[in-house]
Amino acid sequence: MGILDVFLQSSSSVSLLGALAVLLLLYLVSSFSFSSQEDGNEPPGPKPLPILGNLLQLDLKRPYNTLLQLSKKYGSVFTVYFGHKKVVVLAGYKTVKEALVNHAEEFGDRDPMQIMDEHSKGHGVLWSNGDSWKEMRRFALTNLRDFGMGKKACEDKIIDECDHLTEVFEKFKGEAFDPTQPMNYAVSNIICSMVYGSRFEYDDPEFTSLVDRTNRNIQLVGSPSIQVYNVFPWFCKWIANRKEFLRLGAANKKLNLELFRRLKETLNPQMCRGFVDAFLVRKQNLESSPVSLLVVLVVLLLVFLVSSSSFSYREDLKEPPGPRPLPVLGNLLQLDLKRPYNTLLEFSKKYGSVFTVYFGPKKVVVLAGYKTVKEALVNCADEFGDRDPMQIVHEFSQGHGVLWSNGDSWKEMRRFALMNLRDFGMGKKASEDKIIDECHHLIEEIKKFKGEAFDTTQPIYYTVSNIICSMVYGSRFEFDDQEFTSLVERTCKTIQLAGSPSVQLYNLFPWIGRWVAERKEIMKLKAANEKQNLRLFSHLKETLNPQMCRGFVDAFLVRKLNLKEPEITNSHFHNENLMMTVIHLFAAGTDTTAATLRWALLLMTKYPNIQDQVREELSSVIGSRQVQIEDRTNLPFTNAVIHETQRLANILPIAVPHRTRQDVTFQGHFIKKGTTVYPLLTSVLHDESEWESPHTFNPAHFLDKDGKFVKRDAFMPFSAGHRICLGESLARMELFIFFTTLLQHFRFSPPPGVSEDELDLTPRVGFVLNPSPHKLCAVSRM
Ligand code: HEM
Repeated sequence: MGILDVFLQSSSSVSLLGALAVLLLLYLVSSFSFSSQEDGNEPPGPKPLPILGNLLQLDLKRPYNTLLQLSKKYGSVFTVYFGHKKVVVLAGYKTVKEALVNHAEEFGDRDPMQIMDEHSKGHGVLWSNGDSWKEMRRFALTNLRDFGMGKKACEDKIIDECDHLTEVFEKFKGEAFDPTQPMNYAVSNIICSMVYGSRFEYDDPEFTSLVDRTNRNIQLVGSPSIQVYNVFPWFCKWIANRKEFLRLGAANKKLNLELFRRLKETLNPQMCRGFVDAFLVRKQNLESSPVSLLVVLVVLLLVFLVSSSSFSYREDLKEPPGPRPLPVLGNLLQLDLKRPYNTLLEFSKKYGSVFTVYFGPKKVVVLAGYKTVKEALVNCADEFGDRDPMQIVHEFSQGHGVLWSNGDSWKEMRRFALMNLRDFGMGKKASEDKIIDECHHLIEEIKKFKGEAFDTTQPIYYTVSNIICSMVYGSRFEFDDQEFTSLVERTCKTIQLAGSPSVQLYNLFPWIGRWVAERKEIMKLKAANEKQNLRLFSHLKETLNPQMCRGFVDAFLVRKLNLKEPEITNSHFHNENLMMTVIHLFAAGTDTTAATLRWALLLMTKYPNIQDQVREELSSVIGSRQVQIEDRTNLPFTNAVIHETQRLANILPIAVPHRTRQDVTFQGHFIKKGTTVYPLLTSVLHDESEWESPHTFNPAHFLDKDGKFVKRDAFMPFSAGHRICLGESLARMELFIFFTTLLQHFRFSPPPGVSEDELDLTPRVGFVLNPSPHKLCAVSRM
């Protein structure tokens, strides 16, 4: 502790006087001008000394007491000099209210003390001003509210924390103890669970040091020596309390950076756990904003304008027409990179149902409208049946698995996956039982919200994912099983990152790879998921019984074990194909169905009359018993609502990119072998020549005049041809059972204060179109 600290920590005004006299002597010669209150209409106050102002009259440990005394003499608005710093004090209810409420603008800025200025540097919310403060305050408020502030969710957290605190108190068995620390920890845990997304144990050294350092710093800020430092910063830089304050501040910053790093590693933008997650997502979104994309594009343009790139122009009349491309950039500048399917839809109006677009140097032939897509994928299934792996998935899958592979390996993996998933119940009674069982777990999860608004993402993703897990690994997981939840979260994050504008640019210009943070992240998530799958495989291998396969992994392992010596070298049943097929089934089977189900609940909330009609049909046909898949034919309206949800939600707007397997002349256009082809499913599902009201939610699209269900040819959300969705029958069964059972059990409505009209149907950016973040209330009917 420094000498001045010793002086200042002592309450004796004699020692204070000593220290201040030194200051006085040193500075009496310097010229300091006080704007005395005598001039003008400035608030009155005690006469200040040069430099010291009114410091000698103030009780520096409890200045508020002296100020209270002064208000009796000088009134409710008076001036006091803390050293040379002029402070206007407002006293009494009427004055404080008049200033802070009636003159909110004039009195609304923060005055950061010297020590806080050094510590916060104008950032954050407590000591900042201007636009930065405004934005941080608004963001913090909305997010803390989202994470429960002032609501039921927060009440539950407080009650839970209170139980922990009670346990600590009980440990003292009525003996005397200091409650400061446990109470600090308990209170701090509430804010931790909102900020970091989780509470800490009271013996977690990271947590306790964070809380202890914060409390010590708050104490230091109020110490007399730091108050003197705030007034004379040029003189007292060396005081020990200031040094300690800054050292503790730096230690807390370091620890926070580490906590942020961990949160970033497991970040899932669809499932923000707390304020830090929400902030990171907001930051990431800004970084991939059109402005930064534009900068990347300008750099690309500059680098490449000098290099020679060859576009095969469509002047050769036989090739499909399209907008004229720029060198290197192609038509990128004309495309909405966040929602390219919208621009492609516009182009189709001008260039017809088969047209060419250049994504950078990559030529893509787009197929638009029901007739054209069907003709290509079904009538010319061989020619259009290859997959076009984008750069990122090429690196990710390396030609293995089923989703992004081609040739014999794809054929064998697809056949084996289809056959085995059917064996494990896909589209049959066995899987119906699994879905019903899982649906009841979901109902229990939703009931926990007790009718309060909640984000549907997490429970629905876990539920849907468990169906594919029970077919692939042979068993479901508990919703709080860390291995499971991290597998789901990493998978969803990967799919979302794959659809981000920066990864799309990377697919076109792979040499920018090193700069694309999202690419690195995808590879990191892949490595983590592979590691986890290896653990699951090895456990399954240890308990394998070839006569009783539990799921796809068992069947694959048995098939691999049964390979005879000469087959082994040429077989596609190798570890890489096992790993990738499992990863593909998990991803394709989770994000798609879960997104569709979330759309269905959102649409029911937005259109309560339709929800009521579904509910009435369910009540009259089923009553309260469990819905079975065979009930579908007797529930035409409900079935139409599910179809219409899939049609409007349009979750895979350009399907998954295809590629021509050979040269083909299609509708009079020549398309070279190896050309990328986008079957624009949006243009089929919203085809104006096929649907009566293509852009509105209208279940009548699937009903005849007698209210009977009618199939529609242009209903193609699972695509068509050789590459048609492998999990279609499973997905349709899931959607039917989940949707009907949920509507039997709950009434869905918007959060309090939000009207149905305000529910946003704009999809979130990503490879699979999910609804934008939202919350719903589910009030139990049973
Ligand atoms: C509502 C739910 C679903 C929708 C809308 C959907 C849609 C699609 C679409 C549009 C494709 C691309 C077809 C093409 O390339 O032309 C696809 C492929 C695929 N889907 Fe689904 N899907 C859903 C659920 C599932 C489920 C539950 C599984 C799990 C088994 C699954 C597994 C696959 C696989 C493995 C492929 C790749 C097929 C291949 O390339 O041969 N999907 N899906």
